Amino acid sequence: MDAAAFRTAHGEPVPAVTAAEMAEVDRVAVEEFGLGIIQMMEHAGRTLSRTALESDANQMVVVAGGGGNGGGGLACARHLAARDRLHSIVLDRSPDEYEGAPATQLRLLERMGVEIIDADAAPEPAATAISDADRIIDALIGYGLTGAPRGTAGDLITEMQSAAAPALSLDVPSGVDATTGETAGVAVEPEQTLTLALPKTGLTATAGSLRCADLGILAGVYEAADIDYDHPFGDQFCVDLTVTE
Ligand SMILES: NC(=O)C1=CN([C@@H]2O[C@H](COP(=O)(O)OP(=O)(O)OC[C@H]3O[C@@H](n4cnc5c(N)ncnc54)[C@H](OP(=O)(O)O)[C@@H]3O)[C@@H](O)[C@H]2O)[C@H](O)CC1
Ligand SMILES: [K+]
Repeated sequence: MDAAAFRTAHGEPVPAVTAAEMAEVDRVAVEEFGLGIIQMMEHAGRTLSRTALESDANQMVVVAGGGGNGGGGLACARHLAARDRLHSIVLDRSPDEYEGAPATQLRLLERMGVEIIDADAAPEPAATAISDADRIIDALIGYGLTGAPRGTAGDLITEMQSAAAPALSLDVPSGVDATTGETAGVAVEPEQTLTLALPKTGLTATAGSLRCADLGILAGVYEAADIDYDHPFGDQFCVDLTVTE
């Protein structure tokens, strides 16, 4: 943990956590406090969509991976589709491979009838969707990145990077190590990142502006996970952060 890596606009210090610390917070929240992953994911997706909707973009593409990061992106996609601001959803794997909370999110979108492109099976339509979009929601990989981006996910990061549209990354720009900020291979360079619950230590070096979303995690969870936590959101549900000089 870095106790004062970031500050709010009011100058209040906000600690940054490593990927391992955040994973422990998630574990304690779910296993010891009974908070559902889907509950946290809904807060992530709602705040991500509200941030995306601040722009004029109306052809937004959501690029979603198979883990918790992708699940948050899919929740966001539902809100964008409901407002007719979604171009399509691009997945890095077959919809059949989704499990758990991300699968729950995906099944809802399938029932809505929105366009879902499996980039593994259809790389060209996926690349076209990314290049045609006027804003890219990057929900491919979050703090669960292991090593350099491989396969279809790596190709999608390259396509997001070369697209004309700006990217809004969820939690961590895909390809960036949440703890160190290092990129072992390709990585998204977003215009903005919406990080979740607390900023990650690796975000001090990443491109673009930073916002943090409240996931409704109880203060006791942080205490149990041994993280010094002071609710940084005031009366809001998200807060803009800058790196402490
Ligand atoms: N309290 C919170 O902060 C919450 C955060 N949430 C979000 O969940 C992610 C963490 O979710 P997790 O499932 O642990 O991991 P990710 O989604 O970040 O990453 C796993 C997926 O990424 C693929 N992956 C990983 N490394 C690579 C790589 N080098 N190349 C290609 N693909 C990679 C991995 O693919 P596999 O094929 O290995 O399965 C997974 O698909 C966090 O960042 C938040 O966004 C929760 O939603 C709620 C609580
Ligand atoms: K991401």
